[in-house]
Amino acid sequence: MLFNAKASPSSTQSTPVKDYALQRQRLFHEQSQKLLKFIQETQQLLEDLRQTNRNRFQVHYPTRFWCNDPIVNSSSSGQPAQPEGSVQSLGTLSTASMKQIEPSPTKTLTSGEAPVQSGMAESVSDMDPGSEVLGLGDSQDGLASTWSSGELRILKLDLRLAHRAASVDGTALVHSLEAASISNLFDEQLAQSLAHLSRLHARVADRTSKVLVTGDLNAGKSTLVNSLLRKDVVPWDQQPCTMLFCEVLDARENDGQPAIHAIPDAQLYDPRDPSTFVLVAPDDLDDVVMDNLDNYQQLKLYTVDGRDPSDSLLNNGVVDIALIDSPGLNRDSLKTTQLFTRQEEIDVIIFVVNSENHFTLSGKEFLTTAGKEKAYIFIVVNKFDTIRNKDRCRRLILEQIKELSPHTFANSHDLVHFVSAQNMYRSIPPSVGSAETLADETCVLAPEFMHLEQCLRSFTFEKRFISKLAPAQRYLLALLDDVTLLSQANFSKAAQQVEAINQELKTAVPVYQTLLAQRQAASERANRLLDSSCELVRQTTIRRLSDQITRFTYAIEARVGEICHPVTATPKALEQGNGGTFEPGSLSAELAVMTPDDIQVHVPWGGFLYTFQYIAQLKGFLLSRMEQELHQCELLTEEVVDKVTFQINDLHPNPMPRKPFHIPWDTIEDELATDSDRLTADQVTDQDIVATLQRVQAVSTTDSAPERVGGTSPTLSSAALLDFSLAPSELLSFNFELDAVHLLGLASASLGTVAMVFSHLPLVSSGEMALRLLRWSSSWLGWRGLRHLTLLGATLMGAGCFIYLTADLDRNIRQRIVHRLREQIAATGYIDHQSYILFHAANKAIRPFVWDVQSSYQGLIEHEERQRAQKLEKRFLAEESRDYFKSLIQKSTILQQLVSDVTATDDY
Ligand SMILES: Nc1nc2c(ncn2[C@@H]2O[C@H](COP(=O)(O)OP(=O)(O)OP(=O)(O)O)[C@@H](O)[C@H]2O)c(=O)[nH]1
Repeated sequence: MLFNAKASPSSTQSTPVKDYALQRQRLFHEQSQKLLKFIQETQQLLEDLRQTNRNRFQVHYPTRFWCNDPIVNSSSSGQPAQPEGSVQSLGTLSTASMKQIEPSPTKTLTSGEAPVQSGMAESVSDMDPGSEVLGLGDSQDGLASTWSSGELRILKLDLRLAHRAASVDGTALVHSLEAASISNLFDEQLAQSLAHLSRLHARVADRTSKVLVTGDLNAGKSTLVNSLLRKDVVPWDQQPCTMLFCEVLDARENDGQPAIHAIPDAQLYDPRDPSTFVLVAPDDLDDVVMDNLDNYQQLKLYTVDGRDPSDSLLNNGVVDIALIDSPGLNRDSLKTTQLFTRQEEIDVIIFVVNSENHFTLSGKEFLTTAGKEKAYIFIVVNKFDTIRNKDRCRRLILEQIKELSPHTFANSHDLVHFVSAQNMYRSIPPSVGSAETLADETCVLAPEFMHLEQCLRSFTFEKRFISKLAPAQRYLLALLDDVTLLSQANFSKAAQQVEAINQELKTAVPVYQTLLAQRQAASERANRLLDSSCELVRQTTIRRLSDQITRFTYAIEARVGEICHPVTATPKALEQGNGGTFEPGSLSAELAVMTPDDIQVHVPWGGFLYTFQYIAQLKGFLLSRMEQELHQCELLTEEVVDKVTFQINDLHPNPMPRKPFHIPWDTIEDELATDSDRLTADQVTDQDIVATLQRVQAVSTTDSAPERVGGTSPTLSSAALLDFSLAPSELLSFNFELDAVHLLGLASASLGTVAMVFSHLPLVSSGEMALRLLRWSSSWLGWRGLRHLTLLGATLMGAGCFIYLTADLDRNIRQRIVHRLREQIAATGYIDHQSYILFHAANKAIRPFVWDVQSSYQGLIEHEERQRAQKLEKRFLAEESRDYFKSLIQKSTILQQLVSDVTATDDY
């Protein structure tokens, strides 16, 4: 038996009833206050979860929670879903002793139905149809049951709401939705739950209980309402007459004033605001109810129930009850009534059946739908007085009820009443007496009607917890269970994420360290290659140019046919001497070998008359030889650069096939002019590095070597640098190394001189001695002979001088020119300068490859560092998520326990 009707106070026991009612009132107040507090806490918890999902991290929503598609569900191999990971369901633990109920199949929405949660307060079937058993069955004393089936009930996402395309395959749909979309759907779901919590809060806080009276057309609903109120409040008629919902309330709700308010818009209605309703005169009530020409949505009838609170239904001292008379069900009104029924504030439904007609199609449809929305339905089979074969009628109707609502049938003694609302009184002999009389003392309330009233009172008063608080409690428990399940899944996922990231970070450390070491080694090796190769170029240039000067010296000293051997150290020897790491291999630049023939072959002596021409040719020849040597040095530089860049390229973390490299002389020429004084790596800016690297990339991929404009290199031309001249006096300087030709010339000149002295003695001397000599000469040679002798002497002296001066003039010139060339080279620092330029040309050409190696490693290292930073950030978020959901599990579990501890008043 659901309602302890016998235990409920009778209408005659006024004082105990009041005490009992007050106790009930107090207990109900305490329970509802607790529940209100828990609803608020759940709202806070849910709001916090929503903000977290929006602003901090997206809540992970496992696929198994949100897809009802059998394809997806089959992936869980048909086993009951368990929370992810190894974390034990705290919700399951906390409710382990509670009744386990099979998860409900998800309700399929039909077009026109409100999505998911409208009317959620009594949408028990949406959460679990078995909860009706909880409420109506043997657990009526412990409505605060919860369960954890591992399935979400309230926060379950409905794919069909997200994608209404029914043809879309569930699995594909799940995978096609991004995390952000799921997060948005989840946010909407949370918003709906929050809105529903607000409605539940308002409902629990509401002191009134609303009883909706509905049923077939003309079944006697209005008559029943009037009978329960013991006076005609709502119109009734032989033919269907109720055209709108008429709510009968105690006049206290309208400041004690009886009145009839016709309401155009129920949403805006406020009894204190006359603009929201139309006052209807009592005489006009029938017209308004039967015709409703003004299309009012609802009527509110405030009436004074003069009976004692223990007898009154509207003003009973426990809870304020409003009775709502509704239009009879037909095709037009069915949907409206169904929607009205689903309102949260409707606590009880009284379904009136005309016993003459049994259940109509509309009635059956309503009961089927309402059975899902409301846990408890009163069925009043009216006009039973007109039925002749009452047993048969009772049997047939109960069979129909059994089919329509098995639970109601199971509790038919309390829930199904066969009465006559019109004839609720029964005449009895005056001797029996009764508390319920009208004017006639012989009339008493019919027992079946009294039973109906007792059951109704019991239900609304004593079981108000069931009808009003239990839906909120069930919703809270289901919602908190969902929060716990989701939190466990998220906690588990976040913990796994943290673990995985820690592992990744652990394995990334050696990689990072190795990269650092590799960068260090490669950088040092590349720099050593750079330094050694540049130094090789520099020293080779110095030695080769010096050797060339030396060869000039040898050439002018050596005899014809002698070979002047070079003295230059080989590059290999040079490299080994420096202790560098560059291995030049076989450099092809051959050292030039010069013999004295070269000079005389290329610049033949044309004789005294061509002296100045000879000088110019000789000078040009020497300078061209210097330039040739310089060019050889440049070729060697290119070869060195080419080879060393290959070696440096091999140090690259990801060596790329590289084509032969050529020094971009044209660009280097300009660069040398501007930055020849800042060639060390320390002084190079990042822009330089970037620009140069770009150039290297461009040059490295070019097939052909850059054209040398006019065959010139950035090195200064030897002619320009070594410009010098030879003074005539230098040409006439004596050479003290006498050979035969010189001796012949010298002897001729000596003889001529003697002859001249003798012939001109009288002219250059005086005195007696001179005269004596002259006389002796003239007496010996005669005057004629003396003149001849003088002429001979002059001729000999001239020839001697000419022979002496011209016999070795070309050699003298060569010596002088080489000497001047050496002086000029020393004075201008020509060799140092040229070696400096080639050194820096090589440096400029090679260094970008060093930078390339360094920057490649740097890129890899920075990539590793970025990865690490991202992982750290991800770990931070995962840790935050893990901690948050851990705390959420605790909060929701505690709250769940507290909510389930709110017990029904039957314990009292
Ligand atoms: N014999 C008999 N007649 C009844 C009983 N209850 C109501 N009636 C009559 O049935 C007719 C319809 O009654 P209403 O109360 O207007 O029925 P209703 O269900 O409110 O009608 P609508 O709301 O207009 O559909 C009236 O003539 C009543 O007198 C009853 O218990 N026995």
